[in-house]
Formats: sequence, structure tokens, C-alpha cells
Amino acid sequence: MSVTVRVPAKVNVQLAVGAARPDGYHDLANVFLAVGLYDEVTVTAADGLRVTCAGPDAEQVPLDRTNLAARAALLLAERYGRDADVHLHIAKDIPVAGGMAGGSADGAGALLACDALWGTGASREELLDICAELGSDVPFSLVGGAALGTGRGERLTELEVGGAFHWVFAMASRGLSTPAVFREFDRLGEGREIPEPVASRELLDALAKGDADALAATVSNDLQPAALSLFPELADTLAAGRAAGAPVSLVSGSGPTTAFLARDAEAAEGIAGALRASGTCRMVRTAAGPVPGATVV
Ligand SMILES: C[C@](O)(CO)[C@H](O)COP(=O)(O)OP(=O)(O)OC[C@H]1O[C@@H](n2ccc(N)nc2=O)[C@H](O)[C@@H]1O
Ligand SMILES: Nc1ncnc2c1ncn2[C@@H]1O[C@H](COP(=O)(O)OP(=O)(O)OP(=O)(O)O)[C@@H](O)[C@H]1O
Repeated sequence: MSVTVRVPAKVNVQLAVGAARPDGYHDLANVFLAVGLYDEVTVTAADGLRVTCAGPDAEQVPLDRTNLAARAALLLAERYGRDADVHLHIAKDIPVAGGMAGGSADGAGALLACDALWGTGASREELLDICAELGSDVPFSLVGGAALGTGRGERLTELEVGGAFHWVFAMASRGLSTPAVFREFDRLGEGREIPEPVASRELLDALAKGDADALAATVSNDLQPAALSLFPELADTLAAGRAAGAPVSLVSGSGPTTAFLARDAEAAEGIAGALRASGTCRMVRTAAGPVPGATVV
């Protein structure tokens, strides 16, 4: 028997970052939006734990027990006193190390799939607890839609969204390490007072109204200067998207994927075409959000 779970990528429409905490993490006001680019995780009973992966970036994905899908299966098995004897197959479409929570999606997907395969009867709260143990972005991959993440991003409040937002994503020629980007944020902020991270009222209103122009006026990412400092060529991609008429461009999360908000699906295709022609990125995709989180298919 097999269970397949489909899990979306995310874009951060606001990422406010506080000062480094004693544990090395940063408090965030992290407004997540799930968008329609998906990984699929299929779990099948097997003799031992095995991970395989297919897709454009598959060779960059670790297939050992550090893979977030494997870690999710092992954590759930441990809680329910059983062996994680499963084959986990990841059909990967979310860019790897792109700031779109691809690994987190696979963690949430494997957790939900193993839970269904094993019939553990775990509550939503238990699953969300395991997600938070796997990583700061993993609870949102399970929940999807739109949500405000506080703490290190793992404590979620679901948000109302009044319509679909159309996005263009430009994938870069190489990845960026999330810890390295947070370290660069700390370095750039040395000697400066870092304010407490707070969600923007105007941004939450724009989401609630489904108003793309109002959202474009309020999106922000405190990690963007750090991502640009480590990967200066991203400025060319951001400029190419704006020149193509995108009302706003930003780095997605810790980058290096760049995100461009469009007024509608047709405008998104136009911006995508111009970005492809610009030669400033490796691949261009369009996707709308919000979409549901991890779902058994
Ligand atoms: C940049 C974002 O993608 C925005 O959604 C997330 O904050 C990162 O979430 P993630 O990849 O799930 O991150 P985790 O696996 O929890 O942490 C990886 C590393 O990122 C840094 N990290 C992450 C989250 C956070 N609130 N503060 C941090 O400083 C820490 O160095 C940590 O060791
Ligand atoms: N299932 C997985 N898919 C991709 N990468 C994984 C996976 N499991 C572990 N990793 C490791 O995690 C690193 C980060 O990959 P990932 O695609 O999750 O980055 P990301 O999208 O930038 O994450 P985030 O947006 O949550 O910060 C990879 O370089 C890889 O070594």
C-alpha cells in the first residue's frame, strides 16, 4: 500500500527579523503564503528506510537520514514505538535551497503520509509539534493557506485572504544556505539596534482584501540585504522583473529565488517571458496563492 501527499512551496510576503536569540535563532514576524508549486511525497511499506528523489534538482537532495522526509518518518515512528520501514519517494518540483521551503514541504509531506499509512491517530497538534521539531518552516508546509508565524516562525496564526495573488518566481543559478543568510543579517546589523519584529497591519489588510496593489506596497523582507550581499547578481534579476512591469519584486525568504507579484495571471505570463529573455536567472515559473497545505492525494 502507498500514500501520496502533495505539498506546496511558500513565499514570505513579510519577513521581519529580530536580533539573534541566545539559542542562535531569530524571533520573526513571518507572513507566509502557500503557492501552487508542489513536491509530492509517496510512502510505501518496505524492509527498511529508503529515500529516492526525482525532478530537475534531484541530484542536490540528500538521500540519507538527514533528508527532512526521512527525519519526519523517524520522529513519527519513534513517538509511536515502531520502525520507520518505508520507501519515501520525493517527486521534486520546488527548487532546492531556494528559500521556498522545499525541504520543509517534504518533511511535512512525509509526516502526513506516514501518519496515514500507519494509522497512528495522531492529533493535528501532535503533528504540528513534530513539524516544529523538524524545522521552523515545516508547520506552515502542513497548514498552507496564509499564516503569520511568530517565535522562530513555527507558532502559526492562520490568516484570511480575500482573493488569489499571482506570482512569478525566478530560480537562481545556485542555492543559498539559510543559516549563512541569517549570519550575514547579524553581521550587517552589528552595532545597530534591531527592533522587535511586528506584522504590518497594512499588509494583513491587503491580504484580507485580496488587493494586489496594496500588497505590492507593503511586502518586505529583512533578509533581502543579507541575501543580496552574499549573491549580488540577484539585484539584476530584481531589476529585470521590475522593468518588465512587476509592481513589486523581492527575495523569497532567505533566497536566492526572487518573487514578482503580478496584477493577474496574464500579467504574470508577460513578466515571466521577459525574465526568461533577460538571461538573469536559471528558470522561471508562475504560481498563484493561497493554496491548501499538505494534502493526501
Ligand atoms: C528563512 C525562512 O525560510 C523564512 O520562512 C525560515 O526562517 C527558515 O526556516 P527553516 O529553513 O525551516 O529553518 P530551520 O531549519 O528551523 O533553521 C535553520 C537555521 O536557520 C537559522 N534560523 C532559522 C529560523 C529562525 N527563526 N532564525 C534563525 O536564525 C538558524 O541558523 C537555524 O540553524
Ligand atoms: N527533502 C529535502 N529536499 C531538499 N533539500 C533537503 C531535503 N532534506 C534536507 N535537505 C537539505 O536542506 C538544504 C536546504 O534545502 P531546502 O530546499 O529546504 O532549502 P530552502 O527552500 O531554502 O529552505 P527554507 O525556505 O525553508 O529556508 C539542502 O541543501 C539539503 O542539503
